Amino acid sequence: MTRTDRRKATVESILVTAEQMRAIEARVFEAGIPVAALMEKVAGSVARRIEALLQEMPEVSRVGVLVGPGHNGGDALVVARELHFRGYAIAVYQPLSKLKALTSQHAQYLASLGVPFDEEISALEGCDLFVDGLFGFGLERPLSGAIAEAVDRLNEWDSPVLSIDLPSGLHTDTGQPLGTAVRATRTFCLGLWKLGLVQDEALAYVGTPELIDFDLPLADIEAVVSRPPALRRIVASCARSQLPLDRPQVTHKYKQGHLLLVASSRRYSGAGLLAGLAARASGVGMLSIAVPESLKLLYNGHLPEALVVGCPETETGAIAAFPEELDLQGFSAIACGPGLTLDAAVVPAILDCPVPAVLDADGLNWLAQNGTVERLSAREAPTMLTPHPGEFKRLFPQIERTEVQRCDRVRRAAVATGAIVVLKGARTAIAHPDGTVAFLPESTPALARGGTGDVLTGLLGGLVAQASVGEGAIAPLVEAAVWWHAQAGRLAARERSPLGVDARTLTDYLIASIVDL
Ligand SMILES: NC(=O)C1=CN([C@@H]2O[C@H](COP(=O)(O)OP(=O)(O)OC[C@H]3O[C@@H](n4cnc5c(N)ncnc54)[C@H](O)[C@@H]3O)[C@@H](O)[C@H]2O)[C@@H](O)CC1
Ligand SMILES: Nc1ncnc2c1ncn2[C@@H]1O[C@H](COP(=O)(O)OP(=O)(O)O)[C@@H](O)[C@H]1O
Ligand SMILES: [K+]
Repeated sequence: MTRTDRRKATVESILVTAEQMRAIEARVFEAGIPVAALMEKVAGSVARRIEALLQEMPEVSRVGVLVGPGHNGGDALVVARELHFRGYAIAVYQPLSKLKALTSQHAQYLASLGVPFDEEISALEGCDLFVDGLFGFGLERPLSGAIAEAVDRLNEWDSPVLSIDLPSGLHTDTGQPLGTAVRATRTFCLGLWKLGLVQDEALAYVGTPELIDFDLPLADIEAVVSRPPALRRIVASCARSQLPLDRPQVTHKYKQGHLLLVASSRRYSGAGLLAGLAARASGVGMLSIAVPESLKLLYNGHLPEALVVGCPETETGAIAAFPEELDLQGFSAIACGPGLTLDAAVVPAILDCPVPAVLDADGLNWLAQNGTVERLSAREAPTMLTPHPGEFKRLFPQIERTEVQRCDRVRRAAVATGAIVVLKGARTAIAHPDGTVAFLPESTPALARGGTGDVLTGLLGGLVAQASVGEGAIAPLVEAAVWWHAQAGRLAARERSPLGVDARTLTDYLIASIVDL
């Protein structure tokens, strides 16, 4: 990989906090690039991108530009100047009179060209497009007073809003609106992806995010961001490259991993089927499914290739125990939890077994009742937990109480347990025991349906089983599974509308979403 390729890959994959971005910028300025030159380069790229978008928007003639006191405002003024020269009618809203020196110079020049400036947002009413340069990563406190009112007003208007760097008002790290925030149609994130943009809280504000790379040198990025980076985005090309698509010619089914799925009860008979269908799509060499004895026929009917292990059941129809002849250590991975109910008595045996394990749903609820950290830290083999936020809260009440940010919560959970923790959500976060956290940057709310989590469990289990018999590392596969699951959801939503992504259908789209890779 050339240095240019490595820089590109780094820029695509890391997430930075405001503090890190400030430190990287400071190094670049220290090295000698004039601040004005960098602003011209960065904002010039944003302007050209906006001009390209405007080619497809012939209805736009009047552009409203919101200008704050710092360099985010300076960027907006450069964009305004360029659009003015392209013939657009510009109106500027500048609520604060005290501007940073460079921003002030750009304001002076733009005013000299005859562009009107106003302190009231109402002057921009009726514009066909807005450019938001009120605040970027320099936002220090919540928006309040007239500026907050102006942002709320802007949010009521229908025209598209293009935010520079971040939607103004959004916290760079937490993605939470401070007071209020601009609801953008599109956000041009400058230089490096900001952590806040992949937080669930930010999604209603960010619109479509897009990175404007401005050639920050790799040396400066690496001097500030640790290696491996503490915060990452899951990049499609990397996730894809982890999938076990290239099999050796000489192999056999047991060399391709043997997954034991432990799932379902009479009450929740379908959960294990969804996980089983997803495990099938993972390509795993052998699939065994342990279910209550009374469900055996059902499972044989739907998953004819699977070895269905009928287990003794409790009065309530949960798995009471594994059959004596079942050797847990013979499996390459175990995925346990969907639909078990808390009556199932199988989790301790799995925890004691030195085989990679994925725990979900009632597997997690069992841990929550019987000691999460102590039980997991004692395990010899890798463990993966896939809680949704409700399960996470039950598993880690102490962390939930003390850590406000999702990123810190999931990181602490992974460090404390030694497990890989997949905190599911609109932007699923995956924390590793070394403290690094990866976020899934793209997904679809079409996945917000019962059973889609069971699909993830089966898929992940199948991939882990394949990795654990081969040379492959397990950690990157967890991210690949989360990415693949979302890809399938996105493809299904595109082809069948967002209403067409039920969990059963999702399992069909798993293969469809990777066949062209
Ligand atoms: N220098 C350059 O040419 C570059 C500029 N960039 C742009 O510069 C931005 C960062 O610039 P700044 O550090 O100047 O910060 P901002 O422009 O984001 O805002 C900082 C200014 O707003 C004030 N402020 C903060 N919170 C406020 C609030 N709630 N109410 C009222 N005033 C508030 C601060 O006192 C300061 O004057 C980035 O987001 C980006 O848009 C960089 O991305 C790239 C390089
Ligand atoms: N708004 C959303 N956007 C994207 N993905 C979502 C959203 N809501 C839920 N999901 C995904 O759907 C799945 C739901 O899992 P889970 O809550 O365990 O469901 P179940 O237990 O019914 O199977 C997770 O992978 C989660 O990331
Ligand atoms: K902004």
